[in-house]
Amino acid sequence: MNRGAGERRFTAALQAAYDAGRLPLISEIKVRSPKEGDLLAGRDPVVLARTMVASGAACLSVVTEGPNFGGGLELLQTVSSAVPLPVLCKDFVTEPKQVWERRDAGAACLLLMVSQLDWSQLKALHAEAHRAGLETLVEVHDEDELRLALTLDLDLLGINNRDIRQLERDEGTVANTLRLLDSVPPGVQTISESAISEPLEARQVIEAGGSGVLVGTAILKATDPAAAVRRLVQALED
Ligand SMILES: O=P(O)(O)OC[C@@H](O)[C@@H](O)c1c[nH]c2ccccc12
Repeated sequence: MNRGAGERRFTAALQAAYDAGRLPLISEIKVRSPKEGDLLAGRDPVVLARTMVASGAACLSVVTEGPNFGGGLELLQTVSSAVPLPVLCKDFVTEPKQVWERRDAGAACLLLMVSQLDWSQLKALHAEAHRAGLETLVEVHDEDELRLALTLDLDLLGINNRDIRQLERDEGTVANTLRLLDSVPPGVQTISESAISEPLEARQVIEAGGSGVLVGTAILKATDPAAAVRRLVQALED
């Protein structure tokens, strides 16, 4: 792929965390979710982001989708310019121009959801992201989506424990990741996303061959988000 020097910032940060003995955690900022309602509770996203960084997160994620999750590009811009870590942009991207807008707002990695795109769109957006110097997290929920995703030259595969078509109203369990990981060839870096709260669940993902976990709600709803991040990051220590 046509990526210049220094542009694999997101996967490099995950690897650096792992090499340092930390569980590679992508800590997510999400204004609200259809299931949980308001998740910021009046907090300043920049303060939250800095807390996540200081507590050992490898990377951050910002949900920029507006109608269901209350996000926007300004939020991505604000957070990405306030922290030194690479940021994943989570949104329902379908158009090439959205790729560049998110790059300009500071994203290092872009979510692409197999469930939301037809094959030619997925391929085109994946290539466009690389042209814009972004890595991608290609998200799947089941075997059929996984098979499609694996035909791409993946930077990162995301296994969503929830079915995004239900907009997070379903419970989701890390068992979905553990099951699908059996069908992921070695060498494909895989992130388990959603419905993770316990360090043990995060550890199971790594022990099953995963490269990291993405956690939003459990950190945002914790009475002490810094402690919640630290517990997850330390999940590989015995
Ligand atoms: O809050 P959780 O259960 O920890 O999940 C985070 C993340 O995986 C979830 O926000 C998400 C996964 N895929 C998405 C696509 C769009 C918006 C949001 C998402």
